[in-house]
Amino acid sequence: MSFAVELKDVRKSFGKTEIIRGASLQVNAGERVAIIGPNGAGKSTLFNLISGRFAPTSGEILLNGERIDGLKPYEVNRRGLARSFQVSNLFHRLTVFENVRCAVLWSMGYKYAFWKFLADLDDANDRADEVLEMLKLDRKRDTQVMNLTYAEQRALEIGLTIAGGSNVILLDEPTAGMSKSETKRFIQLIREVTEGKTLLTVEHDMGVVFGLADKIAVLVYGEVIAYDEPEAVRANQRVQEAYLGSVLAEQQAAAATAGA
Ligand SMILES: Nc1ncnc2c1ncn2[C@@H]1O[C@H](COP(=O)(O)OP(=O)(O)OP(=O)(O)O)[C@@H](O)[C@H]1O
Repeated sequence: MSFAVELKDVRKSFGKTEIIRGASLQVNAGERVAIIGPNGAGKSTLFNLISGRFAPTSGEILLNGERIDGLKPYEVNRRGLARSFQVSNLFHRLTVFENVRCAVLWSMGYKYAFWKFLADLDDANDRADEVLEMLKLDRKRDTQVMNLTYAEQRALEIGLTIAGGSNVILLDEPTAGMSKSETKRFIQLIREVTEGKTLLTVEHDMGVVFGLADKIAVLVYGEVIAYDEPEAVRANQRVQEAYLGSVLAEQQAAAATAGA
């Protein structure tokens, strides 16, 4: 059986600088994987490669066993991979419902064929309402996005990402900027709305990583130096030395200061 996502010796250079240096990864369908690593390790670049924003310099990227490297982002999306929208990509003057419906129509491949649009509109409306219910944003259905709280906007981002029914979801720091209690609720929400799907997330917050991930991939200088279940990664000496030791100490110190 093929993997939901597979990277085979992927490399990416910008000019003469190699940023991704032979990364390999195998993600089973339905797994939640967090990609962690120091600043500049190449996590965003890796997401950009998987989602089609960049083509790798060499190596292969497969989605459900089929090569997707070199495809354009919308082509990768059509094959069932959705990457998180950013708050800045929301239509702030449109309502919550209208934003989700746009994402649904986009995923249906709606182009400017009016007859097709009308035929699809009922389905799109139903799906948009279904997504809002999952996100617990149905109360805010007719609110303009600019009037949502930050946490609600981030929830909507997730909604747009899952709206099209993709089975592989990429989320970029989904809880960034949230308070501790919002983060906790949000992890639960992400768990619920991605149930049964394959999830890849880039994350700096170790609380989120250890609360959400089935597996953790540690990226250091463009290489996956460890890929395993959370406890095994936490105990990995190389990971401790290269990254996790200092990060956990920092985050524990910050938590102690906040609690003091
Ligand atoms: N389009 C680009 N052109 C040139 N260099 C780039 C480009 N994109 C990223 N880089 C470089 O690649 C390196 C890795 O960047 P990337 O953003 O992928 O790291 P990251 O692990 O996501 O970092 P952070 O945790 O700080 O977000 C950096 O040195 C960055 O300057």
